[in-house]
Amino acid sequence: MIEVKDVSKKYGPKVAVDRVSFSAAPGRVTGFLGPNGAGKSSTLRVLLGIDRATSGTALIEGRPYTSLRQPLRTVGAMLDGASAVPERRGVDHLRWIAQSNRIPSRRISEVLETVGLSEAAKVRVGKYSLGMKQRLGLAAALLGEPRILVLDEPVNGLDPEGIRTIRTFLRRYADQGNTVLLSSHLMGETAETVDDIVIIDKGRIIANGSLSEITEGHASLEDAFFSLTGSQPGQSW
Ligand SMILES: Nc1ncnc2c1ncn2[C@@H]1O[C@H](COP(=O)(O)OP(=O)(O)OP(=O)(O)O)[C@@H](O)[C@H]1O
Repeated sequence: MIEVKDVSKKYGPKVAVDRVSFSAAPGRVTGFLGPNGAGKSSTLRVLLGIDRATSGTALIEGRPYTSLRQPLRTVGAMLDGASAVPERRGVDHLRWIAQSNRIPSRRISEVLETVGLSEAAKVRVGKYSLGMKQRLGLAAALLGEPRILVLDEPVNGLDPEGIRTIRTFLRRYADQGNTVLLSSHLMGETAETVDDIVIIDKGRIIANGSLSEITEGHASLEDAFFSLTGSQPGQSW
């Protein structure tokens, strides 16, 4: 369970996140949607203890990230793709994370298999395609067998097959009772993946509910968004 309560984040005078509250429940894929610059990454960075909130609390299984006893076994996160050193081989990137978090090394081959990178395990990350880097990021997030996944733009830059692989994986992961929170600015894609939706615009939550609640009375999620924000297609997406 993820609970974000009244979180605000300011960068100097700039209010990036303004009293944001929402939750993401077990067994469901929750989409955190908004245009570029809406405040998605800032919110996720607070949730994952990378940045401190100006006010409010963000809890994972009832605790702030920084007080989780075994963070990687509780929540797997992917921000900015794999962010691995290009000279390092994929398998070594995962080994380094596993060792520094006391995760058994058998998990390395398991997660490589899960994301379809077994054969490319010994290739240097600098030679990976964007899709392979995204998969490596997902593999790293899965190492600790977490009950919660937080993914920032996981399908950004992927081809349709890559998108389908990730989508199918996340669906199955949630169906096993896990919590999945993913951010995206791609509405059409997200609508096909998620159960629940939280829409953020200019730092504020403007809609929060199940996919069917949000899209009711609209032709599509995209249509619902433009109607909620009063913006026009092509303005910011
Ligand atoms: N370190 C920072 N210093 C100053 N302003 C920042 C910083 N990080 C983000 N911002 C600003 O805060 C706002 C929210 O940015 P954020 O990256 O959270 O949005 P986002 O929804 O994740 O968008 P994107 O999809 O483009 O990453 C933007 O106006 C951005 O310019």
